Amino acid sequence: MTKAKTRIGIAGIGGVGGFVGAPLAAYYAHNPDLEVVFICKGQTLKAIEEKGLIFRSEGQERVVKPDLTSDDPATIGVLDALFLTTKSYALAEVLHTYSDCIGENTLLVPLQNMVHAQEIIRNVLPTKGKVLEGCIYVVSNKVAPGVVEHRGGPGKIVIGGDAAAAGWLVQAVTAAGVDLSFSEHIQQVLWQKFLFLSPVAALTTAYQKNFGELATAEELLEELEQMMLEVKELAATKGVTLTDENIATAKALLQKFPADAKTSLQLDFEQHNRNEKAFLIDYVLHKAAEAGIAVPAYEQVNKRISELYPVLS
Ligand SMILES: NC(=O)C1=CN([C@@H]2O[C@H](COP(=O)(O)OP(=O)(O)OC[C@H]3O[C@@H](n4cnc5c(N)ncnc54)[C@H](OP(=O)(O)O)[C@@H]3O)[C@@H](O)[C@H]2O)C=CC1
Ligand SMILES: CC(C)(CO)C(=O)C(=O)O
Repeated sequence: MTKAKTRIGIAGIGGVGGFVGAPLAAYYAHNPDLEVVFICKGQTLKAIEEKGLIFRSEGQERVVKPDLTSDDPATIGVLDALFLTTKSYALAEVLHTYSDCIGENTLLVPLQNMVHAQEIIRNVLPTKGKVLEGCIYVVSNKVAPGVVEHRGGPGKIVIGGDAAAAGWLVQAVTAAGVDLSFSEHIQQVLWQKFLFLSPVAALTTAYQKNFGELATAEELLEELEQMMLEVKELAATKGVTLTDENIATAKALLQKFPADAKTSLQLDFEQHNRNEKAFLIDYVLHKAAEAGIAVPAYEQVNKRISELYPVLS
Protein backbone atom coordinates (compact mmCIF):
# COMPACT_ATOMS: atom_id res chain seq x y z
CA MET A 1 0.00 0.00 0.00
CA THR A 2 1.39 3.46 -0.84
CA LYS A 3 1.75 5.90 2.04
CA ALA A 4 -0.47 9.00 1.83
CA LYS A 5 1.40 12.25 1.24
CA THR A 6 1.88 14.62 4.15
CA ARG A 7 -0.06 17.79 3.36
CA ILE A 8 0.79 21.31 4.57
CA GLY A 9 -1.67 24.13 3.85
CA ILE A 10 -1.16 27.89 4.13
CA ALA A 11 -4.40 29.87 4.46
CA GLY A 12 -3.97 33.48 3.31
CA ILE A 13 -1.22 34.15 0.76
CA GLY A 14 -0.39 37.74 1.68
CA GLY A 15 2.75 39.14 3.35
CA VAL A 16 3.22 36.40 5.96
CA GLY A 17 1.59 33.54 3.99
CA GLY A 18 3.77 34.30 0.99
CA PHE A 19 6.89 34.49 3.16
CA VAL A 20 6.16 31.03 4.63
CA GLY A 21 4.59 29.49 1.52
CA ALA A 22 7.20 30.44 -1.09
CA PRO A 23 10.15 28.47 0.35
CA LEU A 24 7.89 25.51 1.22
CA ALA A 25 6.39 25.32 -2.28
CA ALA A 26 9.83 25.69 -3.90
CA TYR A 27 11.52 23.06 -1.74
CA TYR A 28 8.73 20.47 -1.93
CA ALA A 29 7.86 20.91 -5.63
CA HIS A 30 7.28 17.43 -7.14
CA ASN A 31 8.10 15.80 -3.80
CA PRO A 32 6.57 12.30 -3.61
CA ASP A 33 5.98 12.52 0.15
CA LEU A 34 4.90 16.06 0.92
CA GLU A 35 2.38 18.34 -0.71
CA VAL A 36 2.04 22.12 -0.24
CA VAL A 37 -1.39 23.73 -0.63
CA PHE A 38 -2.01 27.47 -1.00
CA ILE A 39 -5.46 28.48 0.24
CA CYS A 40 -6.39 31.81 -1.27
CA LYS A 41 -9.28 33.50 -2.99
CA GLY A 42 -10.35 36.07 -5.60
CA GLN A 43 -7.61 37.99 -7.40
CA THR A 44 -4.84 36.25 -5.44
CA LEU A 45 -6.10 32.80 -6.44
CA LYS A 46 -6.41 33.87 -10.08
CA ALA A 47 -2.93 35.44 -10.13
CA ILE A 48 -1.20 32.44 -8.54
CA GLU A 49 -3.03 29.95 -10.76
CA GLU A 50 -2.02 31.90 -13.86
CA LYS A 51 1.53 32.99 -12.99
CA GLY A 52 2.56 31.31 -9.75
CA LEU A 53 3.44 33.22 -6.57
CA ILE A 54 6.02 35.92 -7.24
CA PHE A 55 8.18 36.25 -4.13
CA ARG A 56 10.85 38.93 -3.75
CA SER A 57 13.49 38.81 -1.04
CA GLU A 58 16.98 40.27 -0.69
CA GLY A 59 16.99 41.66 -4.21
CA GLN A 60 16.00 38.35 -5.79
CA GLU A 61 12.70 37.34 -7.32
CA ARG A 62 11.45 33.80 -7.64
CA VAL A 63 8.25 32.33 -8.99
CA VAL A 64 6.84 29.33 -7.17
CA LYS A 65 3.92 27.02 -7.84
CA PRO A 66 2.56 24.86 -5.05
CA ASP A 67 1.04 21.43 -5.69
CA LEU A 68 -2.41 22.91 -5.26
CA THR A 69 -3.89 26.42 -5.11
CA SER A 70 -7.56 26.54 -4.21
CA ASP A 71 -10.40 28.14 -2.27
CA ASP A 72 -12.54 24.99 -2.32
CA PRO A 73 -12.59 22.90 0.89
CA ALA A 74 -13.68 19.77 -1.01
CA THR A 75 -10.77 20.05 -3.47
CA ILE A 76 -8.32 20.82 -0.68
CA GLY A 77 -9.30 17.87 1.52
CA VAL A 78 -7.90 17.07 4.94
CA LEU A 79 -4.52 18.63 5.79
CA ASP A 80 -1.84 17.47 8.23
CA ALA A 81 -0.87 21.04 9.11
CA LEU A 82 -2.41 24.40 8.38
CA PHE A 83 -0.59 27.71 8.76
CA LEU A 84 -3.18 30.41 9.43
CA THR A 85 -1.80 33.61 7.91
CA THR A 86 -4.80 35.84 7.27
CA LYS A 87 -5.29 39.03 9.25
CA SER A 88 -6.66 38.38 12.75
CA TYR A 89 -10.19 39.50 11.83
CA ALA A 90 -10.41 36.78 9.14
CA LEU A 91 -9.20 33.92 11.34
CA ALA A 92 -12.61 32.74 12.58
CA GLU A 93 -14.13 32.94 9.10
CA VAL A 94 -11.30 30.88 7.56
CA LEU A 95 -11.70 28.22 10.25
CA HIS A 96 -15.44 28.02 9.54
CA THR A 97 -14.90 27.82 5.78
CA TYR A 98 -12.15 25.20 5.91
CA SER A 99 -13.43 23.22 8.88
CA ASP A 100 -13.69 20.08 6.71
CA CYS A 101 -9.97 20.35 5.89
CA ILE A 102 -9.14 20.09 9.59
CA GLY A 103 -9.03 16.63 11.11
CA GLU A 104 -8.52 15.47 14.67
CA ASN A 105 -4.72 15.61 14.28
CA THR A 106 -4.31 18.56 11.92
CA LEU A 107 -1.76 20.96 13.37
CA LEU A 108 -3.14 24.50 13.37
CA VAL A 109 -0.46 27.19 13.38
CA PRO A 110 -1.78 30.76 13.75
CA LEU A 111 0.88 33.44 13.08
CA GLN A 112 -1.23 36.57 13.63
CA ASN A 113 -0.11 39.46 15.79
CA MET A 114 -2.19 38.64 18.86
CA VAL A 115 -2.03 36.72 22.13
CA HIS A 116 -5.37 34.92 22.01
CA ALA A 117 -5.44 32.99 18.72
CA GLN A 118 -5.95 29.75 20.64
CA GLU A 119 -9.14 31.16 22.22
CA ILE A 120 -10.50 32.21 18.81
CA ILE A 121 -9.68 28.83 17.27
CA ARG A 122 -11.32 26.93 20.12
CA ASN A 123 -14.45 29.10 19.87
CA VAL A 124 -14.89 27.92 16.28
CA LEU A 125 -13.48 24.40 16.60
CA PRO A 126 -13.89 23.29 20.22
CA THR A 127 -12.01 20.02 19.81
CA LYS A 128 -10.78 19.54 16.22
CA GLY A 129 -7.13 19.93 15.33
CA LYS A 130 -4.11 20.52 17.56
CA VAL A 131 -3.30 24.17 18.14
CA LEU A 132 0.36 25.21 18.00
CA GLU A 133 0.37 28.90 18.83
CA GLY A 134 3.04 30.97 17.12
CA CYS A 135 4.35 34.26 15.88
CA ILE A 136 6.68 35.56 13.21
CA TYR A 137 9.31 38.31 13.20
CA VAL A 138 9.34 39.70 9.69
CA VAL A 139 8.34 42.62 7.52
CA SER A 140 6.78 41.12 4.41
CA ASN A 141 4.01 42.65 2.35
CA LYS A 142 1.60 41.77 -0.40
CA VAL A 143 2.38 44.35 -3.11
CA ALA A 144 -0.22 43.01 -5.58
CA PRO A 145 -2.36 39.86 -5.73
CA GLY A 146 0.12 36.95 -5.93
CA VAL A 147 3.15 39.24 -5.47
CA VAL A 148 4.85 39.32 -2.06
CA GLU A 149 7.90 41.30 -1.02
CA HIS A 150 10.01 40.42 2.02
CA ARG A 151 11.26 43.80 3.21
CA GLY A 152 13.22 42.96 6.33
CA GLY A 153 13.29 41.44 9.77
CA PRO A 154 14.88 38.13 10.68
CA GLY A 155 12.05 36.05 9.24
CA LYS A 156 11.97 33.98 12.39
CA ILE A 157 8.96 31.88 13.38
CA VAL A 158 8.46 30.51 16.88
CA ILE A 159 5.73 27.98 17.68
CA GLY A 160 4.73 26.13 20.82
CA GLY A 161 2.21 23.72 22.28
CA ASP A 162 2.35 19.94 21.96
CA ALA A 163 6.06 19.30 21.30
CA ALA A 164 5.60 15.66 20.29
CA ALA A 165 2.89 16.55 17.78
CA ALA A 166 4.92 19.47 16.37
CA GLY A 167 8.16 17.54 15.77
CA TRP A 168 7.54 16.48 12.16
CA LEU A 169 6.36 19.96 11.16
CA VAL A 170 9.41 21.70 12.64
CA GLN A 171 11.61 19.27 10.70
CA ALA A 172 9.70 19.61 7.42
CA VAL A 173 9.59 23.42 7.54
CA THR A 174 13.20 23.96 8.60
CA ALA A 175 14.34 21.53 5.86
CA ALA A 176 12.85 24.03 3.40
CA GLY A 177 15.08 26.78 4.82
CA VAL A 178 12.44 28.52 6.94
CA ASP A 179 13.69 29.60 10.38
CA LEU A 180 11.06 27.94 12.58
CA SER A 181 11.77 26.87 16.12
CA PHE A 182 9.78 25.34 18.95
CA SER A 183 9.51 27.06 22.32
CA GLU A 184 8.43 25.44 25.57
CA HIS A 185 7.33 28.93 26.65
CA ILE A 186 5.18 30.10 23.79
CA GLN A 187 2.94 32.32 25.96
CA GLN A 188 6.04 34.22 27.07
CA VAL A 189 7.16 34.58 23.44
CA LEU A 190 3.72 35.80 22.29
CA TRP A 191 3.40 38.35 25.10
CA GLN A 192 6.95 39.61 24.56
CA LYS A 193 6.07 40.38 20.95
CA PHE A 194 2.74 41.89 22.00
CA LEU A 195 4.56 44.07 24.53
CA PHE A 196 6.24 45.80 21.60
CA LEU A 197 3.63 45.63 18.88
CA SER A 198 0.43 46.59 20.67
CA PRO A 199 1.65 49.90 22.19
CA VAL A 200 3.72 50.82 19.13
CA ALA A 201 0.84 50.10 16.71
CA ALA A 202 -1.54 52.06 18.95
CA LEU A 203 0.73 55.10 19.34
CA THR A 204 1.80 55.32 15.69
CA THR A 205 -1.88 55.20 14.70
CA ALA A 206 -3.12 57.66 17.34
CA TYR A 207 -0.38 60.24 16.73
CA GLN A 208 0.15 59.55 13.00
CA LYS A 209 3.87 59.02 13.48
CA ASN A 210 6.16 56.61 11.65
CA PHE A 211 8.76 54.52 13.52
CA GLY A 212 11.43 57.22 13.27
CA GLU A 213 9.11 59.99 14.50
CA LEU A 214 7.90 57.90 17.43
CA ALA A 215 11.47 56.96 18.40
CA THR A 216 12.42 60.64 18.74
CA ALA A 217 9.27 62.05 20.39
CA GLU A 218 10.14 62.34 24.11
CA GLU A 219 6.57 62.73 25.40
CA LEU A 220 5.34 59.79 23.30
CA LEU A 221 8.18 57.59 24.53
CA GLU A 222 6.93 58.21 28.07
CA GLU A 223 3.46 57.16 26.98
CA LEU A 224 4.97 54.10 25.27
CA GLU A 225 6.64 53.08 28.52
CA GLN A 226 3.36 53.55 30.40
CA MET A 227 1.48 51.37 27.91
CA MET A 228 4.16 48.70 28.17
CA LEU A 229 3.78 48.71 31.95
CA GLU A 230 0.04 48.21 31.50
CA VAL A 231 0.67 45.25 29.16
CA LYS A 232 3.10 43.86 31.75
CA GLU A 233 0.40 44.02 34.43
CA LEU A 234 -2.16 42.37 32.16
CA ALA A 235 0.29 39.61 31.18
CA ALA A 236 0.78 38.85 34.89
CA THR A 237 -2.94 38.06 35.20
CA LYS A 238 -2.40 35.43 32.49
CA GLY A 239 0.51 33.90 34.38
CA VAL A 240 3.14 35.51 32.13
CA THR A 241 5.94 37.48 33.77
CA LEU A 242 7.30 40.33 31.68
CA THR A 243 10.36 41.98 33.19
CA ASP A 244 11.76 45.52 33.07
CA GLU A 245 14.45 44.07 30.85
CA ASN A 246 11.74 42.85 28.44
CA ILE A 247 10.40 46.41 28.38
CA ALA A 248 13.87 47.83 27.67
CA THR A 249 14.32 45.29 24.84
CA ALA A 250 10.91 46.14 23.38
CA LYS A 251 11.69 49.87 23.47
CA ALA A 252 15.07 49.31 21.82
CA LEU A 253 13.37 47.37 19.01
CA LEU A 254 11.82 50.62 17.83
CA GLN A 255 15.22 51.70 16.48
CA LYS A 256 15.55 48.53 14.39
CA PHE A 257 12.80 49.51 11.93
CA PRO A 258 13.45 51.84 9.01
CA ALA A 259 12.68 55.38 10.24
CA ASP A 260 10.13 55.98 7.49
CA ALA A 261 8.27 52.66 8.02
CA LYS A 262 4.76 52.56 9.47
CA THR A 263 2.96 49.86 11.42
CA SER A 264 0.28 47.99 9.51
CA LEU A 265 -2.34 49.28 11.98
CA GLN A 266 -1.45 52.86 11.09
CA LEU A 267 -1.45 52.04 7.37
CA ASP A 268 -4.79 50.25 7.58
CA PHE A 269 -6.42 53.23 9.33
CA GLU A 270 -4.88 55.72 6.92
CA GLN A 271 -6.02 53.69 3.93
CA HIS A 272 -9.51 53.10 5.40
CA ASN A 273 -8.99 49.33 5.36
CA ARG A 274 -10.39 46.86 7.81
CA ASN A 275 -7.92 46.79 10.74
CA GLU A 276 -6.69 44.71 13.68
CA LYS A 277 -7.47 47.22 16.44
CA ALA A 278 -9.87 44.76 18.12
CA PHE A 279 -6.96 42.34 18.63
CA LEU A 280 -4.21 44.82 19.45
CA ILE A 281 -5.93 47.51 21.53
CA ASP A 282 -9.54 46.58 22.37
CA TYR A 283 -8.33 43.20 23.65
CA VAL A 284 -6.16 44.97 26.25
CA LEU A 285 -9.02 47.27 27.28
CA HIS A 286 -11.52 44.40 27.66
CA LYS A 287 -9.21 42.01 29.46
CA ALA A 288 -7.95 44.77 31.78
CA ALA A 289 -11.55 45.68 32.65
CA GLU A 290 -12.31 42.00 33.37
CA ALA A 291 -9.24 41.72 35.59
CA GLY A 292 -9.91 45.05 37.35
CA ILE A 293 -6.66 46.62 36.12
CA ALA A 294 -6.40 50.33 35.34
CA VAL A 295 -5.03 51.06 31.86
CA PRO A 296 -5.24 54.86 31.55
CA ALA A 297 -2.60 55.14 28.83
CA TYR A 298 -4.44 52.62 26.63
CA GLU A 299 -7.73 54.43 27.30
CA GLN A 300 -6.26 57.75 26.25
CA VAL A 301 -4.73 56.37 23.05
CA ASN A 302 -7.93 54.53 22.22
CA LYS A 303 -9.93 57.75 22.69
CA ARG A 304 -7.58 59.58 20.36
CA ILE A 305 -7.90 56.91 17.66
CA SER A 306 -11.71 56.97 17.97
CA GLU A 307 -11.71 60.75 17.56
CA LEU A 308 -9.34 60.60 14.61
CA TYR A 309 -11.17 57.78 12.84
CA PRO A 310 -14.77 57.79 14.15
CA VAL A 311 -16.04 55.39 11.49
CA LEU A 312 -13.24 52.82 11.52
CA SER A 313 -12.66 52.21 15.23
N1 LIG B 1 3.14 41.53 7.20
C1 LIG B 1 4.03 41.42 8.17
O1 LIG B 1 5.22 41.76 7.98
C2 LIG B 1 3.63 40.85 9.48
C3 LIG B 1 2.33 40.54 9.76
N2 LIG B 1 2.02 39.90 10.94
C4 LIG B 1 0.65 39.52 11.21
O2 LIG B 1 0.32 38.43 10.36
C5 LIG B 1 -1.06 38.47 9.99
C6 LIG B 1 -1.16 38.50 8.47
O3 LIG B 1 -0.66 39.74 8.01
P1 LIG B 1 -0.28 40.04 6.51
O4 LIG B 1 0.34 38.86 5.90
O5 LIG B 1 0.46 41.30 6.52
O6 LIG B 1 -1.72 40.27 5.87
P2 LIG B 1 -2.09 40.35 4.32
O7 LIG B 1 -3.31 41.18 4.22
O8 LIG B 1 -0.88 40.70 3.52
O9 LIG B 1 -2.42 38.85 3.96
C7 LIG B 1 -3.56 38.19 4.43
C8 LIG B 1 -4.07 37.34 3.30
O10 LIG B 1 -5.16 36.57 3.78
C9 LIG B 1 -6.07 36.46 2.74
N3 LIG B 1 -7.39 36.04 3.18
C10 LIG B 1 -8.29 36.73 3.93
N4 LIG B 1 -9.41 36.00 4.09
C11 LIG B 1 -9.22 34.84 3.42
C12 LIG B 1 -10.02 33.70 3.18
N5 LIG B 1 -11.24 33.61 3.68
N6 LIG B 1 -9.51 32.70 2.43
C13 LIG B 1 -8.26 32.78 1.93
N7 LIG B 1 -7.45 33.84 2.10
C14 LIG B 1 -7.93 34.86 2.84
C15 LIG B 1 -6.08 37.84 2.11
O11 LIG B 1 -6.64 37.74 0.83
P3 LIG B 1 -7.40 38.96 0.12
O12 LIG B 1 -6.33 39.98 -0.12
O13 LIG B 1 -7.94 38.30 -1.08
O14 LIG B 1 -8.44 39.42 1.11
C16 LIG B 1 -4.59 38.16 2.11
O15 LIG B 1 -3.97 37.71 0.93
C17 LIG B 1 -1.63 39.69 10.69
O16 LIG B 1 -2.17 39.32 11.92
C18 LIG B 1 -0.40 40.58 10.92
O17 LIG B 1 -0.60 41.46 12.02
C19 LIG B 1 2.96 39.54 11.84
C20 LIG B 1 4.27 39.86 11.60
C21 LIG B 1 4.70 40.58 10.45
C1 LIG C 1 5.83 45.99 13.02
C2 LIG C 1 5.54 44.89 12.05
C3 LIG C 1 5.81 45.30 10.63
C4 LIG C 1 6.58 43.79 12.30
O1 LIG C 1 6.29 42.76 13.08
C5 LIG C 1 4.12 44.40 12.19
O2 LIG C 1 3.89 43.26 12.44
C6 LIG C 1 3.00 45.34 12.03
O3 LIG C 1 3.18 46.50 11.70
O4 LIG C 1 1.86 44.87 12.23
